[in-house]
Amino acid sequence: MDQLAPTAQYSPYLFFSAEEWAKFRADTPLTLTGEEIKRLRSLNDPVDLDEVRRIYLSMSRLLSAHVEASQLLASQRRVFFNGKGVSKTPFIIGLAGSVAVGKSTTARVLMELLSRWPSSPKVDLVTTDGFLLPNEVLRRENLMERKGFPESYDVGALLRFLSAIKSGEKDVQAPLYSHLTYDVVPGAFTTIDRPDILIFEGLNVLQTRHLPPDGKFVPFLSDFFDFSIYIDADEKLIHDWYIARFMRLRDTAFRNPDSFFHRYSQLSEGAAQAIAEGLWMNINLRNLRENILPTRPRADLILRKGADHLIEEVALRKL
Ligand SMILES: Nc1ncnc2c1ncn2[C@@H]1O[C@H](COP(=O)(O)OP(=O)(O)O)[C@@H](O)[C@H]1O
Ligand SMILES: CC(C)(COP(=O)(O)O)[C@@H](O)C(=O)NCCC(=O)O
Repeated sequence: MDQLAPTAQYSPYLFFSAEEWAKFRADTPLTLTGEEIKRLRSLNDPVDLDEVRRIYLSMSRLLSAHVEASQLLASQRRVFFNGKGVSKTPFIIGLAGSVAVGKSTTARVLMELLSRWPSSPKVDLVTTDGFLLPNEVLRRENLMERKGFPESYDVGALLRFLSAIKSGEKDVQAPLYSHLTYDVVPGAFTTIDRPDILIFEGLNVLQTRHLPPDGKFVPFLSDFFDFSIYIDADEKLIHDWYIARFMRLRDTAFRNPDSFFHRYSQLSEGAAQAIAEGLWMNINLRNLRENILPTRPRADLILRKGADHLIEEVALRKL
């Protein structure tokens, strides 16, 4: 895994081929069917039962060990907190990676697998796009070309959300985004009620910021994570997936007159492709290079995909 480990001897990771990684699944049962997986995958993502067997079952086993250990620790700590109103807190998994790398599919497959553990944990999934600033604000601040960059999110709202979840609060609201209108949906929320596990997925969830010199408490989103995963691939591959997805959407979702991108469904193939290339080059590739890829070494687990979207290599943090 040269790309990940140019100085392997100093790397905090251990690296595994997909085949080596698959062996760790041991006797973890396969609890999903092929039909269920089809339902969970996004456009252009070919994940199937073989991939679940090869990659996801070992991941499920590892996460199960982490969740169990953290629940044990939490129950022992509660002895100290007794009477101070500290309630059970969810185990939070952060999931990061570029636009179009396939975060949503991985998040949905993981959610289903984890919720089928024998203890039947309650697993919820929240994506950070709901915390983007509304287009009206992005336009005013000249940030429409920066959608997905750290400054395009309401970071205060993200931190308040995770803090409320981690404090074990009941009925915490997360705002919703629509890919159809390309905007947050005014007044629309999903309610998260004390899950056992929360998967928190988005481009920038592993981002850091400069800390204020006065020592004030300013957490990073990742301070609330119990485990973090980064989905990785060569930028050339992610480019191809982005363009292919855009062209598929042009024949499907963009046909809807309510779609923000509806005008692109009327363009010639060449003109639409040029638009997609522009969006990739000017927004998503820039964001990947400047903000997302630099957070990769902060993840506990890195899943590296090959040309066919299948995971070829896995890096697990050892330190
Ligand atoms: N313009 C769009 N119209 C409809 N769906 C979209 C559009 N852009 C992205 N999506 C869908 O939104 C989801 C999230 O996409 P993205 O943020 O690129 O993350 P990822 O590809 O890593 O899951 C995917 O399921 C994708 O297919
Ligand atoms: C909505 C997104 C920023 C992803 O948000 P996330 O859920 O990762 O916070 C992204 O899918 C997007 O729309 N990017 C803007 C550039 C583009 O249209 O491709």
